[in-house]
Amino acid sequence: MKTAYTADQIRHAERTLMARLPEGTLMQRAAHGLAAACADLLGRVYGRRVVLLVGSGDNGGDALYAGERLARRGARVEAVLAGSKTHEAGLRAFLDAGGRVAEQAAVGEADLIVDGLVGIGVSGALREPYARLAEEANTAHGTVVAVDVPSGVDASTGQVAGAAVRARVTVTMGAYKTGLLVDPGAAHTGTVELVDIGLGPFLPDPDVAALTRADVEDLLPRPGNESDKYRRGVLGVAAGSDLYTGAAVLAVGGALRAGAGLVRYAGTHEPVQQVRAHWPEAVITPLDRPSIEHVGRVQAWLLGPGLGTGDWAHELAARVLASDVPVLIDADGLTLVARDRSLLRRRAPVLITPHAGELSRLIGVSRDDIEAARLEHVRRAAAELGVTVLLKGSTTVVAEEARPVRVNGTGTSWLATGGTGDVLSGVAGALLAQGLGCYDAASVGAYLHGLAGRLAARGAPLTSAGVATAVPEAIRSVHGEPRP
Ligand SMILES: NC(=O)C1=CN([C@@H]2O[C@H](COP(=O)(O)OP(=O)(O)OC[C@H]3O[C@@H](n4cnc5c(N)ncnc54)[C@H](OP(=O)(O)O)[C@@H]3O)[C@@H](O)[C@H]2O)[C@@H](O)CC1
Ligand SMILES: Nc1ncnc2c1ncn2[C@@H]1O[C@H](COP(=O)(O)OP(=O)(O)O)[C@@H](O)[C@H]1O
Ligand SMILES: [K+]
Repeated sequence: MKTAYTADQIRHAERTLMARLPEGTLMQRAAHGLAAACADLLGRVYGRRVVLLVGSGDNGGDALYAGERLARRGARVEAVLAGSKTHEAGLRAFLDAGGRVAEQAAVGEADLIVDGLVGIGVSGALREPYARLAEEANTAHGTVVAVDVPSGVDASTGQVAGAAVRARVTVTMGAYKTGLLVDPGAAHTGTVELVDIGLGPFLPDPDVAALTRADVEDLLPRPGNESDKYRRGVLGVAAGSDLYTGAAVLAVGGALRAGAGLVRYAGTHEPVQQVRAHWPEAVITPLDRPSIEHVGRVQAWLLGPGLGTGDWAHELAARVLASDVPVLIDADGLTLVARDRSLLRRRAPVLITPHAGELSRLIGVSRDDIEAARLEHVRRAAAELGVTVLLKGSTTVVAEEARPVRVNGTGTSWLATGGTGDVLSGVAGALLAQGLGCYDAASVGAYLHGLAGRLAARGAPLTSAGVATAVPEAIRSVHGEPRP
């Protein structure tokens, strides 16, 4: 598990560790790791031009001590002192090593720009001259390395209130910060390199976590000798309508590719024809009234994609939600629930998979506000609605009360195309049917779906059907080797 922490959690752990070490030790460890990463990026250090953007806090101190090390190896290092004050000991060491303070910023001519403006101590939007320097770094041709956090990104939330550095590499100290994993902050980090400064034993439970390949491998159900199609997990799918047939086809496809033992599809005439034509594997119950009584036993339901939002759909949703198995609610199902919250009153677990617009209707917050503060709102929705919430987007976040938010970054922006959400609901629904809890089904589903998106795209446009087709390949790559 990749774990990440808020600025307060990091500070607390740092204080505990610092009390046991000679003063300055942590900053030296940080500077050592930072200088090594810079040297790697430069290739040859001697004679190269490095500009340090130095803010008034310890983030600037890290940059100055790393600059000292690079200067000692023959780099031409200049520091732009942006704050009202500067880390004194760091500046002295830097000057002693031959570093220079630049009056006029030479950001444009640098081979490497080290962003030490602000780290975990940032509050609000970058002020001047920090904001202007961040913009200059972003348009310069040199490689940008952010110290700890790209300046302008809130380390605790990933929020970006104004100008912010966009780094090629972020060298982060001691532990990942939440803001490095959650958009919009995550889009600013480039590659994140973690420098071990000995913080590990002092860290609390994480604020957020991201599944690794090994975690997903452990969580993914696998059929064994004793398996049969019923015991592997049967998913009921209540999706599609005579107007929207594709959503049903895509959701069933996602579910079949993600290892459901059986998919039972229930719907009206048109989507039934389509699902039958695409997926002879599915067991189909044509519906002439909104009822699930003839569908047969299932271990979980997927409710909503393309279902419509009229009385018929409402009645079918009510029947599905009155069952005693876990239900994943997506798309039109979410519109129905937003209109009639009483539908959510049930004992068995509920997983909802909204995008920001759908969540907006559920919690009465604007879409833009949700996009700007995804963590805050996904947590709030989980608490207010008492369900597990998977909020879709460039980083997908999964919240369940009293657990760290799970963040998924395996996706690709090529997934921003119609129908990929229907595939995700099928994948996560199949995992629910196979016995995973809502939290794991959602986060493993998002992981596989993102990976399948990458495999389907390979740098070019994808189709949502192609994402479903790529899910087995994603599962194979999680397992490393195909096992017999
Ligand atoms: N502690 C340790 O042992 C270790 C710490 N480490 C390093 O220290 C970093 C934390 O250092 P920190 O606490 O000094 O805070 P930091 O991020 O430099 O920023 C504070 C300064 O920023 C300013 N400022 C704030 N908001 C601003 C804005 N919007 N726009 C403009 N300015 C703004 C604010 O100025 P003020 O508002 O006070 O005028 C204040 O002076 C951490 O990220 C890591 O790199 C590592 O070396 C590991 C060991
Ligand atoms: N910029 C992006 N980067 C990565 N993934 C994205 C991006 N935009 C959307 N996605 C993913 O694509 C899917 C879109 O789902 P959704 O909005 O429900 O679309 P639809 O309703 O057309 O199926 C989600 O899994 C979402 O996380
Ligand atoms: K920084």
